[in-house]
Amino acid sequence: MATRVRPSSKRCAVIGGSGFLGRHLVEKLLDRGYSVSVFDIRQSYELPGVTFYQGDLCDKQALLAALKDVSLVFHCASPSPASDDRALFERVNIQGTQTVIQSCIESGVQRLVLTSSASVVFEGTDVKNGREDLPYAKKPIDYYTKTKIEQEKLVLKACDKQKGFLTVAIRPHGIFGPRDPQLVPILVDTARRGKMKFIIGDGTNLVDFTFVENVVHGHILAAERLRADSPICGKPYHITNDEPIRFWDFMSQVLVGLGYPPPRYHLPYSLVYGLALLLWLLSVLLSPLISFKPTFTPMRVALAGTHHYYNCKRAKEDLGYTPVVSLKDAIARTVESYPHLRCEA
Ligand SMILES: NC(=O)C1=CN([C@@H]2O[C@H](COP(=O)(O)OP(=O)(O)OC[C@H]3O[C@@H](n4cnc5c(N)ncnc54)[C@H](O)[C@@H]3O)[C@@H](O)[C@H]2O)C=CC1
Ligand SMILES: CC(C)=CCC[C@@H](C)[C@H]1CC[C@H]2C3=C(CC[C@]12C)[C@@]1(C)CCC(=O)C[C@@H]1CC3
Repeated sequence: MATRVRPSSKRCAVIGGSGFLGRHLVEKLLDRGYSVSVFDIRQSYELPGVTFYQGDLCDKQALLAALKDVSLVFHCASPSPASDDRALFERVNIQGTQTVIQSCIESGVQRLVLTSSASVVFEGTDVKNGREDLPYAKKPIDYYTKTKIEQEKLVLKACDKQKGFLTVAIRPHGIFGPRDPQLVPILVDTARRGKMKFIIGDGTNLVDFTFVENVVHGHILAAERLRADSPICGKPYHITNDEPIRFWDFMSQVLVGLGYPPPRYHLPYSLVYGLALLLWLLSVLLSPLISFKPTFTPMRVALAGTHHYYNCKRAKEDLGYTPVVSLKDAIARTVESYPHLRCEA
């Protein structure tokens, strides 16, 4: 009878490893002595010690090739929320995640760590100090969130101690840091177009922004603690900087750090939300004739004008998590990393 060789526990794969979070995760895993395979639809860099597999995670055969002899998988691939493409979210985040799970099981992978999102409980209204036991959003605010909910449910349900397949989900919130293609670039683009003059609401809403290295730290702790006898199997964990900050203070600190003026004038929340809803409706109705993507989507306005911060006590207790970089240092390092986005005037 052929004996199955147990893959080394230091051999892992990062699905979505070409992305913002994925690449930071790959770099830290290499530092910690892991050998890493990256599976992604695109290859965005080269690094010694990393083997790239280019393919779509919905393609099982392509995935099986990348997961050979791998014992630990991180799944942090997703279409960008900005793509706003319902069919794509459903195909990649739901069907694709099912394919990831099946491929892991067939390949003998023992541990799967999913990058979920704290937004799975966010419905566009205040979440203050939210814990993991909050129910999933019944009316998710967009298709990205709707499919992130289904994705998390699939991964957590697949956890099976008997079969030796263990899963856990990390729920970060508002990831930022060097090389982020979203937060700082969107902010600067909005400022350069002269649209960063207004604060939506009274400006006191608290939000979690999480430095990418803290998110990576949470993922690695979860992977290394994921054993059949640990309490973390099949559970979600909030990972934040544990320093909620006023949304508009955070935006202002980044803007000022890059040489742009901070927003000053207030607009009522309900007015801006209503306008964003109208714009979104127009963009849907007119989509057969013209294609335009509004900057002010209802989701973005809700993110900018409500409280949404999360409690990460469970991660502290079960994973031994504490943030490794403070918010102050994280903002300074982020600002420094975007010299090309500084205000030239
Ligand atoms: N950026 C943020 O603030 C937050 C992100 N997340 C989650 O973190 C994860 C990583 O996000 P980011 O690094 O910000 O995004 P990203 O867009 O930089 O990285 C995602 C990667 O997935 C890859 N990908 C997309 N579709 C694929 C497919 N069909 N097959 C193979 N690869 C595919 C992309 O090519 C990309 O490299 C995502 O799951 C996202 O939902 C959760 C909370 C907050
Ligand atoms: C905390 C969290 C989940 C952050 C996610 C990142 C993005 C959703 C934000 C990054 C830049 C933000 C931004 C706005 C909304 C939320 C972001 C896209 C605005 C469009 C909100 C309305 C404005 O006045 C302009 C803002 C530009 C930056």
